[in-house]
Amino acid sequence: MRYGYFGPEGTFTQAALLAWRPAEGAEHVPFPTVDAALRGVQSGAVDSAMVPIENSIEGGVPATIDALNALRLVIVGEVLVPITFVLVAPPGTSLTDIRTIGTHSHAWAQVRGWAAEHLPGATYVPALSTAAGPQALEAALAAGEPPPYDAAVCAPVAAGSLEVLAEDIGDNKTAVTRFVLVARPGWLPKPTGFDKTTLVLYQHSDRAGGLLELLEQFATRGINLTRLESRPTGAAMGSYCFSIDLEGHLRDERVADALLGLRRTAADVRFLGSYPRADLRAATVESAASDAAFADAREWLRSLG
Ligand SMILES: O=C(O)C(=O)C[C@]1(C(=O)O)C=C[C@@H](O)C=C1
Repeated sequence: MRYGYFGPEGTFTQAALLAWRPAEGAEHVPFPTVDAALRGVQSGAVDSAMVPIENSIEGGVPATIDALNALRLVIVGEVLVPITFVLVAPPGTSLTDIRTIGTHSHAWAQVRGWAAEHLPGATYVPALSTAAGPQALEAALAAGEPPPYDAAVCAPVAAGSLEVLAEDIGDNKTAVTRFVLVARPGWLPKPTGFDKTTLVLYQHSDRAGGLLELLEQFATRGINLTRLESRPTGAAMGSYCFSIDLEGHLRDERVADALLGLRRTAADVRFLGSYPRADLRAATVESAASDAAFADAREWLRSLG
């Protein structure tokens, strides 16, 4: 088994893959971007890949949400990782020396309050990932070249030979990122009772009540949504699709029935996987939306003649 991940070593995504506990002997393959990791899955270079999809502070990760849909891949599992950031710099640097800070855009969004308070003059320089930031600093030091920035923000494990100047600098100490393991279609994890399903819905046209009509398919079947985001389709200005996570599995009667309803009413329905949720929280299902209630209704209909 070959597992890809958004690397290099030391990213929060690698921490998520380790928390997933791949079987002994499995290969772990780092990719420099989310897109490259997902393309690696599509081409068969790896069997699956771990990528970030949602942060409790900064929200959805568009690179993942859009590429999953465009490449027609499926989510087969999820992992939650608490996020803690440190500020690192070449040994001997003091806070007053820092004018530029390199890190991933999602990480910067989570520490900018701290930076505004403690390093008001410093500006942000984008890096490919939180681990790429300190690695570029170390590489410049080793080569005797000017560093791309004065300091980096990363996970504590990514500090390497750099000095940790400040710990736990996240603006929100309870920040959590949700990561998903992604595979090619055809891999459907078994229902567990605590599952999630990810869909992308397209409307026929932009009109009053269009989104409401789609959402009614879930409401009338007692399905709770856990994430809803609109993303541009790219077709024209103002053209959006809806990326949705819901409680339940494709094999649950209420979810299957909602998909049938959506297939009739939406312009397109993309199924992006059913998978056990990381917090193991079971879906709340009213008795009228249970598998038994659907089976009973079908039996009753059949009995009518
Ligand atoms: O750069 C990393 O370490 C990542 O794994 C990416 C990522 C993200 O895209 O959200 C993951 C967790 C943190 O919220 C910041 C960055």
